[in-house]
Amino acid sequence: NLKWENNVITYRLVNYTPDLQPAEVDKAIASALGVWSSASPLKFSKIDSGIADIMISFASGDHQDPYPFDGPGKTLAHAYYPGSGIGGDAHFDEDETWSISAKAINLFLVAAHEFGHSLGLSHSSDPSALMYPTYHYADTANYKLPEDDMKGIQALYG
Ligand SMILES: CC(C)C[C@H](C(=O)NO)C(=O)N[C@@H](CC(N)=O)C(=O)NCc1cccc(N)c1
Ligand SMILES: [Zn+2]
Repeated sequence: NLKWENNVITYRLVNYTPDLQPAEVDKAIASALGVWSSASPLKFSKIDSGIADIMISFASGDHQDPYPFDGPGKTLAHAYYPGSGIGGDAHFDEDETWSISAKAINLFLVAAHEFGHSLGLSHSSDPSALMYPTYHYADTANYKLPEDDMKGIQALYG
């Protein structure tokens, strides 16, 4: 199965959404990665230049990969399973309004979902799972990774 072979994974914010302050984006992304590192032996290390395992960017419509975004709603973001090159990368649809609250689309929750894919998890059929295909707002203050997702990440990285 597709997984990262070493436990330290680098990430880089290639650009930022104008919907939030850069510090708010950094924090939401770091927290979303923290959801997974707290449930696995994985560690995430931020780099600010060069090529990271997980390259994070905001883009709208066609953005130089085979999966153009679709305007507001529907697809909110997508991410690639572990691997070289585009593997692990996460793209967020700039045509969404990104928030760090319950308004519009919560960046932390979507990022946490996307990073599940970046680590090798596919969608879950459990409606309470973070990896369930459709977005549903959940309290982000002290977010707890649902059981199904815990099992998933443990099965991969144990
Ligand atoms: C076929 C895929 C490219 C769909 C895409 C996705 O699953 N990305 O990971 C996506 O953006 N799905 C939407 C579906 C939707 N509009 O409800 C989504 O919100 N996925 C992210 C998400 C965020 C937080 C929680 C959950 N469960 C799902
Ligand atoms: Zn997904």
